[in-house]
Amino acid sequence: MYKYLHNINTPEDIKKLDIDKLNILSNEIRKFLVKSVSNTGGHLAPNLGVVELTLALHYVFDSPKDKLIWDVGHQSYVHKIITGRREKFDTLRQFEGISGFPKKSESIHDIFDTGHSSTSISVGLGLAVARDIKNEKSHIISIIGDGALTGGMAFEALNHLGHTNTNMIVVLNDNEMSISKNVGSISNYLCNIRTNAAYKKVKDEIENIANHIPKIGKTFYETAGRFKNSLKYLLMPGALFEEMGLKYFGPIDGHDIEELINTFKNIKKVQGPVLVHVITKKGKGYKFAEECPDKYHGVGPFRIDKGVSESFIDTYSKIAGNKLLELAKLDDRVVAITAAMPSGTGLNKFQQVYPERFFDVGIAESHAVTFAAGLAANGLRPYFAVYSTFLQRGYDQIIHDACIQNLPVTFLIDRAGIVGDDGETHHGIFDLSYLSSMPNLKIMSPKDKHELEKMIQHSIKINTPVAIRYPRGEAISINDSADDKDIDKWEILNEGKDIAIIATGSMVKTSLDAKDILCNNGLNITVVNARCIKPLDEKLLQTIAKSHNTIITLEDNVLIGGFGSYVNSYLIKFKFKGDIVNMGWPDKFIEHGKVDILYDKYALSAQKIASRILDEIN
Ligand SMILES: Cc1ncc(C[n+]2csc(CCOP(=O)(O)OP(=O)(O)O)c2C)c(N)n1
Ligand SMILES: CC(=O)[C@@H](O)[C@H](O)COP(=O)(O)O
Ligand SMILES: [Mg+2]
Repeated sequence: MYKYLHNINTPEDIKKLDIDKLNILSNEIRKFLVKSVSNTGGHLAPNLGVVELTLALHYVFDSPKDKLIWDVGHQSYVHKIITGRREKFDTLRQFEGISGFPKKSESIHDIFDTGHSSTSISVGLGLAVARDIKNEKSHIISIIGDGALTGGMAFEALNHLGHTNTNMIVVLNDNEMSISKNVGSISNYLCNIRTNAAYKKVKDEIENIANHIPKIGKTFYETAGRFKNSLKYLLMPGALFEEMGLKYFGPIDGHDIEELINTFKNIKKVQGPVLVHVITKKGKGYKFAEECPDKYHGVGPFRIDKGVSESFIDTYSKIAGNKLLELAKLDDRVVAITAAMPSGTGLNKFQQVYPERFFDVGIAESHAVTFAAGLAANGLRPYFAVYSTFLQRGYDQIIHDACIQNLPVTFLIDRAGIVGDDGETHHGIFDLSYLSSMPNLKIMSPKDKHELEKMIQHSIKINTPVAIRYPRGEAISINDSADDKDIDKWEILNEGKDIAIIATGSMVKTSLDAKDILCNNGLNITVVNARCIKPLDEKLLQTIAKSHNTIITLEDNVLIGGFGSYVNSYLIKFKFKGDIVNMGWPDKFIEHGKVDILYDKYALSAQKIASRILDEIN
């Protein structure tokens, strides 16, 4: 089936191939990617877009001596295929299989673990400065997408990099896409460079001059010095980066492997910080992905001949997005914010209905929080829908800009709890720990879709910061008994004796299942749904403490600083004399794998919880 791919096990193997063979290999890799990811799921479109780019980088540079850092890292599959992991690709993102992101523990060619966006230039600069201090010799190459470039960290790093004269290469992989269409002024600027005839004309003129310069490696602008003070200079592609202190090369065709190799061979000789602007097509080579790259950004298993089928399951994201839209129809103060994830957070319908009240700020969660605070400070009711793990980027802004001033910002925290395939960098298991320490912030978590809708409804009546956290995946229905006024009160779902489980959010269903298992073992336990995590429902907690001798807390969050810690401190104050058991994630980073496997491995499945309780009493 493959003429060359089967012999590719190290970067050395591709250095032996000529351009024609490399082009054949590119096609083989694309075929391999589509086939493999159609079975396992994964980030298909981003990787189809970087086949030639990755081959050229490994062809010209010498990994791992030369260091490649992949921003976000979701586009590192080709890199993994080239560096000896082709034969493990059927384990991609599976439990105990290879990760969907670079992992130092997986390969010496994975220089730095990534997963969150916009870190690669900071990492690269750190590696480069350390190299210089240690008098080492190596090339440092950060590969960052146009979406990741909208992340503030990337500009903090460019600001620093441009101020140094350290040798470092930034490869900007520009495919006009973030997960959805890329947004913002930087994206527009890049678009102009790609398409503006004036840029093209000026670039050709300069290239013409440059071609007469005997010594290669001069940048366009060294040869175009006389343009410097003319309008033309501003039209130069990359003037923004040149003004920031980086030598700009591009835009070049990110699918022309010969041009890529020649460019990188020249770039190796250039001193100081360099930015190479590469134009690629996200999803290239698989027509379904080419026609709809955002749908193939991250996919589950699919049929190659049919593509990804439309999903009609009601996810918590969809429920939240629809409820917010309903709220917006009744209250024109309601506005919605996303950080480059409109579809992932269920806001795409809101975007269609109220484009003027919808804001995609790019991959800029810190800015999103403070932007929301600004909106609230001027009378609006902003809702920031964001994955728990990415909200970590806005920690200080939540305290400093929303909570201290007690502004009515509502955080719709999606993917709260373990997320599965994406692993350590994406599990949303820290938000209860970092949020519950913030004064003025009300934190709620629904046991099912009905409570999620009611909590969002309830939030509009609260004129102070609110966080509502809910899990990834299909929304369940347990009961629709809560009425709006009690939606922030705890709920006794089963009256037992001696032992009470007080659970939050998605762990309520798990508690009910554990209760059923224990019932079959002759043990009737109390199950409490802690809808409001902060403030605690002290009245009901006291009632439970007075009538039970064991209290178990259960949460889809790390134990340290989580819901259980908060309950413990109250019970100590209340001088509770019984036993307390806190169940949640341990103090470690949880690996990737299907969530059921992870819950079971860490004794957070219903079966394991029931067994732990039986062990406790025997
Ligand atoms: C801090 C953070 N926010 C959001 C995300 C989710 N995310 C993953 S990839 C991506 C888009 C990246 O776009 P780009 O860098 O252009 O890469 P492409 O997929 O186009 O290759 C986003 C928003 C993330 N990984 N990290
Ligand atoms: C790479 C990245 O950060 C996103 O693509 C993330 O993987 C999306 O997660 P969901 O699949 O839960 O939307
Ligand atoms: Mg992109």
